Amino acid sequence: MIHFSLLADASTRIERALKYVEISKDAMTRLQAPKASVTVSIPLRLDDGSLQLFKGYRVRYDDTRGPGKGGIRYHPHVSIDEVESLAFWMTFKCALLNLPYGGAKGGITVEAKTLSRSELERLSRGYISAIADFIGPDVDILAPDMYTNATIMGWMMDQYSIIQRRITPSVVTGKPISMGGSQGRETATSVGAFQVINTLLEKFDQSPQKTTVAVQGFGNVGAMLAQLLSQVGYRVVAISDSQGGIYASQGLDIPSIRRYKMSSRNLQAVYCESSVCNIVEHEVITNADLLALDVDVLIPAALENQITADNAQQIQAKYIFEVANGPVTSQADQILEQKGIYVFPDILVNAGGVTVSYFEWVQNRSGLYWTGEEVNQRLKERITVETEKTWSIAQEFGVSMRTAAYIHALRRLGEAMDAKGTGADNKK
Ligand SMILES: NC(=O)C1=CN([C@@H]2O[C@H](COP(=O)(O)OP(=O)(O)OC[C@H]3O[C@@H](n4cnc5c(N)ncnc54)[C@H](O)[C@@H]3O)[C@@H](O)[C@H]2O)C=CC1
Ligand SMILES: O=C(O)CCC(=O)C(=O)O
Repeated sequence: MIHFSLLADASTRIERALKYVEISKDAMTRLQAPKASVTVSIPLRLDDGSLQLFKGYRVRYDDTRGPGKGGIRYHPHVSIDEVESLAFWMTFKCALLNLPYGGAKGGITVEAKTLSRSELERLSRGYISAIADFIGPDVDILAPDMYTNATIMGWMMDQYSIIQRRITPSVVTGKPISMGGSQGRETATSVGAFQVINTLLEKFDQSPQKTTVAVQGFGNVGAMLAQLLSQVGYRVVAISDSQGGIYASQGLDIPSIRRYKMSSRNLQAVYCESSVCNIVEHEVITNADLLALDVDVLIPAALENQITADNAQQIQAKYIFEVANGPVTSQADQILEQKGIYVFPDILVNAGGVTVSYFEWVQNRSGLYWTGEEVNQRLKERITVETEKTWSIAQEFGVSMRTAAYIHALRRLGEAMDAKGTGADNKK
């Protein structure tokens, strides 16, 4: 089997943008590999008394524009290659949104749904104890990603504060509101994506009422986004989770499906136990079927690598909005472009989450907390400005929105790297 490197695939996006950006050779050299990474073993005492070891990672890809920033993923497929790629995307996402951050990401290789709540808490605290020297409010700031949430961020912040012997809320964002979290962070990725989708579809005269949508992944981000879209008249005809999906040509009742999915999440259970496939009145489809549906808009909101050279020919949607990180490979990009399908890139579409994480960090450091309306207003303004700038670059050079986003981000990154100079590099 040929080894597929996510990071190598992610890096090809820079190559396409480079034709249009003047960036020094030094800056490009620095961007070839992550600045720093740690791999740790986390011993976890299970409830039955036995001890099990888990692998954890934290990667800081670049910190020229500010401290590393990025989420923590709990998933059985988490690997160093995946975390490096996610940290790479964070670097470009933060530059694209003009946030004063570099890019980072972390994760633990674990099937978190099999752990009890107290095992999950011990594992999360163990992870922080293992990486405490590598992170900090001015060094590298954590946040939620797949299979992590506000509850877990609260444990992580508390563990870091215990180690530092001072309350340090700004080391983690996406915390519970009662522990210094921001209004609007839980919905921020969906609210940001909703804003980007509306802004861009308007340019194609594609109104909500004549638009059908399929959403892969009905988690924190996918479910809220499906709800926001259906509330303004988009017809969401298909959704899915890790067990499979459901389809209804007349449109799904998203608020009630969301309530059903959330009903299994009480104080004890950190994750939703029920699958959308258990809602019997709809046609059950596979995740592969969902991706190939004849819809206007396809929204991958689960894992990376979902649309590849193997299935890109089968895609029928007109527009793909990448809410997940890295759901479309670079080979698939080319096939989709030839088919006339517009792909709107992850580093723009899902940037609402890190933007409100930045707002949370600012609030933690100033001690002054904003209302939900203020948060959402600032998010809307910032993401619309960067969406419009990216659109203008795409029009100016006649390139895809992905290449335009990388041009925009690379300009900011290159400028910061050149301004910084050689820094602490070894000199001759
Ligand atoms: N949570 C956040 O603030 C942000 C999340 N993202 C990205 O959005 C995506 C989703 O994240 P969350 O909603 O936070 O995660 P989540 O853990 O809340 O939900 C993930 C969803 O994906 C489903 N899923 C898992 N494996 C699947 C598969 N093979 N096929 C179809 N569905 C599958 C799960 O059942 C669940 O419904 C990820 O790619 C994440 O990196 C991006 C930016 C910020
Ligand atoms: O909120 C953050 O800091 C990062 C969220 C994240 O992991 C992502 O945007 O992929």
